[in-house]
Amino acid sequence: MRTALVIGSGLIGTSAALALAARGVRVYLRDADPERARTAAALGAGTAAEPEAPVDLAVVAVPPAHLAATVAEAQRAGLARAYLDVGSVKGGPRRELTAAGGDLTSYLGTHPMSGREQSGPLAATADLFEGRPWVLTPTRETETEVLNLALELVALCRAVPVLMDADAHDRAVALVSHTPQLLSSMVAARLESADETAVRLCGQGIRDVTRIAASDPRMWIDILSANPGPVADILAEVAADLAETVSALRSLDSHDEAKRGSGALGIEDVLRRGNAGRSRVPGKHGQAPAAYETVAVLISDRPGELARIFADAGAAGVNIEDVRIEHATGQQAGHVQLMVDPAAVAVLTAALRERGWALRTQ
Ligand SMILES: NC(=O)c1ccc[n+]([C@@H]2O[C@H](COP(=O)([O-])OP(=O)(O)OC[C@H]3O[C@@H](n4cnc5c(N)ncnc54)[C@H](O)[C@@H]3O)[C@@H](O)[C@H]2O)c1
Ligand SMILES: O=C(O)C(=O)C[C@]1(C(=O)O)C=C[C@@H](O)C=C1
Repeated sequence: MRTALVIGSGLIGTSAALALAARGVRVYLRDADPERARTAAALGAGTAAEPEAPVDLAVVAVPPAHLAATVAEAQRAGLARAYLDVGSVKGGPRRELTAAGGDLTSYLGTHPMSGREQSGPLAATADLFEGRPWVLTPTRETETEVLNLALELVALCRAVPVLMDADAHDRAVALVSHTPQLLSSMVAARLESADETAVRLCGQGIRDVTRIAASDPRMWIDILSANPGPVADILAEVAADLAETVSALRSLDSHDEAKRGSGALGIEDVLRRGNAGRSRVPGKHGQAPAAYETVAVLISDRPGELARIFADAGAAGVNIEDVRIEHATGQQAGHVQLMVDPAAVAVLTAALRERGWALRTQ
């Protein structure tokens, strides 16, 4: 990738631009507020000038409610060869883009799982995405070249690509991002009118739990409006835990010994389940790198080929841990290298051969 256009020079757009510019990509910066684009340029993220020709990749990093319209407008203006967005929700914006008459072949919905509770270009850092998952949601319509450019962007930002279906992504982030945001806000909201004597005792525990409560409410209203059902489902489960915990605490307050015993068990249950859940949270740079094996599949340069391979691997129950694409010089073909758990190689190769794919033996 030689050139990129970042539309939305806030926290995420400027962070991606800083990483790209540091690795030699010529980055053009835009924002509805031109002062923000100029600030990002002054930080070394690129130039606020207009590109003279279509760029290789347009990265749309505006709030979720404006993603589809911004992508459609950029496509109509022919600003780039490929367009991706980095919004925190994926299903709704794609449906809106379809409704707005956008081109789904040159578009890819993506989401870097990294951010901060602050907004704007001044909060941006070039290493924001390093070692973090970056979700890509290709469909049958996505052109191979568009997916390749997105993979290149993820690699230049030193993030880890994760391929997912858009709606599955939205259900997953309801659990790991959107519900935690609301719970953090709710805990912090208890402090709003709390007595100063209590507030001045705030230690590290409450700081850890409420950091993201400082996030921009306008951005989060957009995010939650685009994913209300899955978030409500998780929050209903939390509400059931809360009701049981309240009841267990009331029992602990009783004079009846048996009741106190059952209350203690109830509290222990939620704390132990919390330990088990917390132990599954990967560290900043994920778990220790696993030794994967590569299965190389021959693909032709036609729309939907990659999506078909991913669907076939998924149907065989095989998780693709990483992916790389190797182009055959001068041919409308290439090899896609699927990195998988060594234990899954036999299942994957058999399933792909059965579905007619040609595999390269290593
Ligand atoms: N903040 C996070 O932690 C985080 C993490 C991952 C993804 N995201 C997603 O990234 C996107 C950007 O979020 P952010 O945190 O960088 O927000 P931000 O507020 O820091 O930046 C958004 C920028 O977009 C500009 N903008 C708004 N409408 C525009 C339009 N129509 N055209 C051009 N520019 C426009 C704003 O002026 C602002 O500078 C959102 O879709 C968000 O869901 C955020
Ligand atoms: O503030 C942070 O630390 C975040 O990483 C924010 C966070 C998250 O929940 O993980 C919030 C929303 C984004 O879509 C992605 C990242």
